[in-house]
Amino acid sequence: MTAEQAQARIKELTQQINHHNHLYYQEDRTEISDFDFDKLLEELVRLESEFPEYLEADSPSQRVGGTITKEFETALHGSRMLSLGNTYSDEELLAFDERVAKGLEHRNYEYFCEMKFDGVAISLVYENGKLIRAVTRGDGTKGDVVTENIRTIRNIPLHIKGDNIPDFFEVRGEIFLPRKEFDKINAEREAAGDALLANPRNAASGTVKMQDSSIVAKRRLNCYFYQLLGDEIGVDTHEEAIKLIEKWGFNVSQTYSKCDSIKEVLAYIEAWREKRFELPLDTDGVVLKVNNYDQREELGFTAKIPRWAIAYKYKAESAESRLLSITYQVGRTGAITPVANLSPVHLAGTTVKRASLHNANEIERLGLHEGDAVLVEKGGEIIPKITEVVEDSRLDGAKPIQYIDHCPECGTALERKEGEAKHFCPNTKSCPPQVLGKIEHFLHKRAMDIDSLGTERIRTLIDQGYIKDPADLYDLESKADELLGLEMSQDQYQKSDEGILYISLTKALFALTEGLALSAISKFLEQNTAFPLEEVLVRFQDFIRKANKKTAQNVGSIQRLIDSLGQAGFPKIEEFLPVPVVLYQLIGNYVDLEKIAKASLKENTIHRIMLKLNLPISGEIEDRIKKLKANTFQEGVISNMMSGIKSSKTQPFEKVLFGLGIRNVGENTAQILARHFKSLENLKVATTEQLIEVNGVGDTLVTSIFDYFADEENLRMIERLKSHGLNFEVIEDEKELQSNALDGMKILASGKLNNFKRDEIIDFVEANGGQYVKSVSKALSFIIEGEDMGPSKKEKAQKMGVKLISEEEFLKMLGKNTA
Ligand SMILES: NC(=O)c1ccc[n+]([C@@H]2O[C@H](COP(=O)([O-])OP(=O)(O)OC[C@H]3O[C@@H](n4cnc5c(N)ncnc54)[C@H](O)[C@@H]3O)[C@@H](O)[C@H]2O)c1
Ligand SMILES: [Zn+2]
Repeated sequence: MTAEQAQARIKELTQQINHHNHLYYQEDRTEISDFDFDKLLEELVRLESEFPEYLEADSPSQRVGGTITKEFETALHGSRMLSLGNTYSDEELLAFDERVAKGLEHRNYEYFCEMKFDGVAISLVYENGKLIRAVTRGDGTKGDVVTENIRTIRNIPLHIKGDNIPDFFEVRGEIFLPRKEFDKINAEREAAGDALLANPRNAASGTVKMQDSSIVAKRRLNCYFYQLLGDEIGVDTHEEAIKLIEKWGFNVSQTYSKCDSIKEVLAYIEAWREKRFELPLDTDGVVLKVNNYDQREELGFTAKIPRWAIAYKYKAESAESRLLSITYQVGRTGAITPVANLSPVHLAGTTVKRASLHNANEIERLGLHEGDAVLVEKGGEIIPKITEVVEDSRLDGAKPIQYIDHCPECGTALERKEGEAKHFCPNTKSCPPQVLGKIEHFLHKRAMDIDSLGTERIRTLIDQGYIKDPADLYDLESKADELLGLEMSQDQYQKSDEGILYISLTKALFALTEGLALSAISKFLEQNTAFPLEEVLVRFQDFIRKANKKTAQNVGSIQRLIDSLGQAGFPKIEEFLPVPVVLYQLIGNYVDLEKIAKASLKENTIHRIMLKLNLPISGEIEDRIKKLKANTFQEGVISNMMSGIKSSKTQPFEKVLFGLGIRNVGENTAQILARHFKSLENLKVATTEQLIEVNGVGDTLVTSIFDYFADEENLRMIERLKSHGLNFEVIEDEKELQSNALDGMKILASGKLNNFKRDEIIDFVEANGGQYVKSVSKALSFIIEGEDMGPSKKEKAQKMGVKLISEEEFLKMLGKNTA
């Protein structure tokens, strides 16, 4: 490489690394794996040492990757919070050990091994036994003060009691989100239709930097500590320090171990390679540290890392699997995401069956063919990804994957906009997942606030033709009887190409046997997914024999199933059985197969088919059929739904307007528009000039509003909503004015207030004739400065010359006494 080439490459690497650091530390997201990131950094370090003339003082090789955020106060660290050197190989680890031995000029040292916890570093400062400050690592020299957020973490000691507690000390450790909590949050987010958090580390980092500590408190963060600092600590080794902080009540992970040699360290690394997946949090390696403090001092530091410690990182595990098929998921906004279905492989402590493929470009980049053998890897992300195709094992005559060109949900031709990676289904009006998205938006807490209709229920109502748009919800009021017994989960059904209804194998086997638990059957099937259906059923008979519950009867029942599947000749769908065959086995005494087959062509659930057949069936068979059904709508649920729908009719106009889901009309805009125009009629006929006049309305918004009202279907739906009694006008004196004290004033509150919660201050300002504004601008009359007002906001306000007043002064203006 010439010096010129090296210079160019160093520049390029610097830019890339800075970009990834910014994403990782500021935006809590990643575009590449840690492994790839570390490779870039390693290449930079290598080039800079070969061509030291191009080493810049602010090169990412010389700095810790993070920075401060400006939203918090900053504090200097007593001693710098450093990064760690890292390696992925045993050889490099041995080389590290050689450097230590050389640095000390002997081999008389110990290592202290800990897991490398994948969270965010934190420094806690204690004075006279009291926690006075919690600071993020920031740029290593100074960090964000996030004490309020950290206080919400339950097992962080706020007071240290005991003898000989030093007046001043600091402990450092890692804040993390336990994987269980993370899964719980994501399950909730999924149910609410919010974007999923990518991984626990990013989630923890984002949470630590939140402005509202009450939200932080709800996310059960946890922490492990691994460092003690201070002048009067009186310990000589890391081990003693760890024992001491344990005694003081700090949470220390019980995974550490002292090792006499690098050989023992290697054994520790091996011992944890798999076992670490049983820990409650993500770990990505092992940190080994020279135990003795004097020896540490002898070894010293480089600009960015200590010479007495290193991180050994486990390479993301990869495993070979085979592509079975690709599922194309349609999101609530119509975006298409391909997902690879794989033959199950064991990877990083879990069984992997699916991997994300992102978009058509990714499939092309991989060069994926049907049935290809692929390598899957589980890195920091929860969803594993395909890293490469094993071309040597490609099946003869395998065709390249053809990306779909029609929506799998509604059949509309897909579109792809210039410069966008994803395909879209443009059928926003009747594509089921998009309808779902719209209805969920309408029901949202901040719109119509109907909370008795979860995602599953809405999906069911859409799938079964009860709702297509928000107005249909109000028609449900007259259909309560029909909803009783309606089956919910559609995942257990499929339709053959001819339209015959199929039911999941699990459910079918459950209903056709007695005394076997559904969970046991699921587990059996999971372990036998690799076999063809006939063999699965034969194996299932063995499984019944082993379970030894009503053996003869159950084995016989499965035998009859095998026989009739052969005779009936319905097409095969993996892991599903034709409903007519299954039902016939249960109710064959009452009705013939053909009749059931005919009913199952028209209907989408067992419930509907049984209604249609209208048979006089008895207790036991009825119970068997119940075992086939999915969860159903019950009376209690239906009456909750009805009362939610009814009470939503009193939601004020601004909420209704927000709920309509006009593009670019968020909650705030809806409020502004509602207050300005007072009614939907006025808004509908407003001219461009009249719209632009409104504070915060720009060209894009004008276009969206015009587009919305130009659509006849929207107008019809609004008419229907009106006829159901929803509010399309502002009801004046909704809030009785308490006073006119704030008449004509524009007010913003920032930071934590003592007398008001977040929403209360808004109501209070408005109830006294003022207008509450949500961002800093010159138009403000003043800002109420709460505790911990963000320094950047404050600076901005001062620059604009906006007056800041305290909460007390504000209350005095209104003649109120402060508490
Ligand atoms: N994928 C990306 O785009 C991207 C971007 C930037 C950084 N990264 C990754 O982030 C890391 C960057 O390095 P870094 O400087 O943040 O951390 P690091 O890997 O250099 O290690 C230092 C950090 O390890 C943590 N740690 C966990 N357990 C510890 C223990 N037992 N003892 C001591 N420290 C422990 C501490 O928070 C400490 O600050 C690398 O792993 C890198 O791959 C990835
Ligand atoms: Zn569609």
